[in-house]
Amino acid sequence: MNALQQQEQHTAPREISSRAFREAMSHLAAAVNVVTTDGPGGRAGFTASAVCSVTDEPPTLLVCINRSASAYPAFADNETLCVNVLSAAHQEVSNTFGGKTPMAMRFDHAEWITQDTGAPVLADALAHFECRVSQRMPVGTHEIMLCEIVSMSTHDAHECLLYFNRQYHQLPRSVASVG
Ligand SMILES: NC(=O)C1=CN([C@@H]2O[C@H](COP(=O)(O)OP(=O)(O)OC[C@H]3O[C@@H](n4cnc5c(N)ncnc54)[C@H](O)[C@@H]3O)[C@@H](O)[C@H]2O)C=CC1
Ligand SMILES: Cc1cc2nc3c(=O)[nH]c(=O)nc-3n(C[C@H](O)[C@H](O)[C@H](O)COP(=O)(O)O)c2cc1C
Repeated sequence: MNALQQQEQHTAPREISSRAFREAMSHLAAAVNVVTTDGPGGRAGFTASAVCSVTDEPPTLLVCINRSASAYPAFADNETLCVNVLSAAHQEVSNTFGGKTPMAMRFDHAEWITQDTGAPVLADALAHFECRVSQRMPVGTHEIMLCEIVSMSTHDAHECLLYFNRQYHQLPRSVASVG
């Protein structure tokens, strides 16, 4: 098989299975976040890697949430949320919010504080972004929430938590340069 044929093998198929897509996605390293909310829909949170910066005017993030997640009804009803960026010390927090644990128990094992929006803020998060949800868009199984930043903070002293190849990894703030 020549190089062109090999390339076509990767680009030609029209039907991409969910399994194949996930396998390819497992090659993308991602920061790990716990996204929280509180309000008329109740308190809830879930672990999320599908978080990214959209624009700095106005400062806006997007968060993708599966509409079948136990946390979804609360996010659908509430107008605010907080993106808590996890440090390497928060692997258990990620597991707790990553599914199955009853919502009432998820907030038991870390320090959560309330600041500007009412959404729970993880006290020692690497960074936190309190947001007002400005737009929502259903896409397939998920909902994209566009989130305007209301307030935020950062902590410099930690290593960050990454998710890559279906496993957690730790990345130090500075890595010695090679050569
Ligand atoms: N964006 C999402 O909704 C994500 C959901 N998860 C959940 O955690 C479980 C375990 O994940 P892994 O250990 O990484 O193995 P996996 O093989 O299920 O997923 C591999 C990668 O595919 C992507 N992915 C997984 N489920 C997805 C979904 N429903 N929609 C869009 N992208 C998705 C993510 O980038 C994930 O890291 C998944 O089965 C899923 O339920 C994990 C990561 C992202
Ligand atoms: C590392 C990691 C990243 C995840 N990222 C997302 C995400 O971006 N969006 C999402 O809807 N679910 C994501 N999930 C899955 C949710 O955290 C949660 O497991 C799922 O919503 C089912 O939770 P439930 O048992 O409360 O219904 C992720 C899970 C893990 C472990």
